[in-house]
Amino acid sequence: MGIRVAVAGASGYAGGELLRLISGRPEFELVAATAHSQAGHRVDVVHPQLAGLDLVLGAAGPDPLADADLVFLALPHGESAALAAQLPADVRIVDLGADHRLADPYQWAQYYGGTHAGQWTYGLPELPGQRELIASATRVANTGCYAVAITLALAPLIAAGAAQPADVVVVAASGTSGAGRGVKAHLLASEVMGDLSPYRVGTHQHVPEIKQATGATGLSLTPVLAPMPRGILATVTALPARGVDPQAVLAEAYADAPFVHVLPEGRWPHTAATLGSNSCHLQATVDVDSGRLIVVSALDNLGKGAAGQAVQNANLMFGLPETTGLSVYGVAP
Ligand SMILES: NC(=O)C1=CN([C@@H]2O[C@H](COP(=O)(O)OP(=O)(O)OC[C@H]3O[C@@H](n4cnc5c(N)ncnc54)[C@H](OP(=O)(O)O)[C@@H]3O)[C@@H](O)[C@H]2O)C=CC1
Ligand SMILES: CC(=O)N[C@@H](CCC(=O)OP(=O)(O)O)C(=O)O
Repeated sequence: MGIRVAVAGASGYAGGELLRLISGRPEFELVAATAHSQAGHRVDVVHPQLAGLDLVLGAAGPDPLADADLVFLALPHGESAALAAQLPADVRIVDLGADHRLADPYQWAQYYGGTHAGQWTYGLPELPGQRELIASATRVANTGCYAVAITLALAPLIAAGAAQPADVVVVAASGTSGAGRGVKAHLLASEVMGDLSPYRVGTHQHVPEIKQATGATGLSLTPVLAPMPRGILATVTALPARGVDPQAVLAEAYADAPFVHVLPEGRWPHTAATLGSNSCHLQATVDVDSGRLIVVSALDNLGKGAAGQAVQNANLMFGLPETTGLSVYGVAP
């Protein structure tokens, strides 16, 4: 018998991707999948891509989850903390929401509002020392999707003293699935198609998370909604702190990371190459005019940005090889 797994928020985009990654894996036995408004529907009606998965979505709440060894929470912000508190201490939990990512209650109040639930182990295994912390944790806070793309690009440069932490500028585009499955006027096809639109300019909630994970002290993030279902492309620029080759710093930092690929010189990341994978593609250079370091980062927001990352963390928590059930390679065209 495999590890008994339950998914809360299984009718959402991240939940659906979790079910796709977990189902059929011999290491995992899916014992429950819960939803809110979609409870009572068959999974393959809500997620047609999962035709053949014979499961009915259960009602939200702790009861269907309490028997599992591992629970993934893929719920709206503010919903996971109360639910997690009702689960037995020995149930391992990976929270895909933001409730347990931040250390600072003031930052939580400023960017999310409401009560700060406290910090869990941050679920980004590629940060130095983090793989070991995740492996011994029973509660892990998965990363935000922009946060993982930007942190992977920036953290090694700041740690190596190659980038100045006080002046980081990021412009990042995301596919529409990043906003979740709920019906929102600005996500109607007729509004999104043929359009690129910035949103939450200067106020995005991932800024404190990225600063906490990278050591950046000043960071400007402009998110852009792009007319595609999946993918994040982040362009990160920073002033150099000393004259080192940013590409070499990144290549050394991720030499042993199976899901982070620093592309050969001259090849630049693009979202389509990462779709369906748990990989993040990086490339870096020095701007010939301003001298700023430029790093471009691409990933699938539902893969390394959410469900893939959550499974990678769960693999570590259960002593499985980190790559189990996850694809390093994308789907194309
Ligand atoms: N989408 C992405 O790219 C990423 C998402 N995340 C995070 O993962 C989490 C899930 O995101 P995503 O899948 O996109 O969101 P969706 O809106 O697609 O799904 C939300 C899920 O939560 C359920 N739900 C809604 N309200 C409640 C409630 N009050 N109580 C219990 N369950 C509820 C929904 O059920 P029902 O549909 O049945 O009403 C659905 O299953 C969020 O915290 C998000 O920020 C993190 C990184 C990336
Ligand atoms: C396009 C879009 O709206 N994207 C979402 C990304 C959300 C995400 O990564 O998750 P968390 O909310 O869990 O941090 C946003 O910008 O808020």
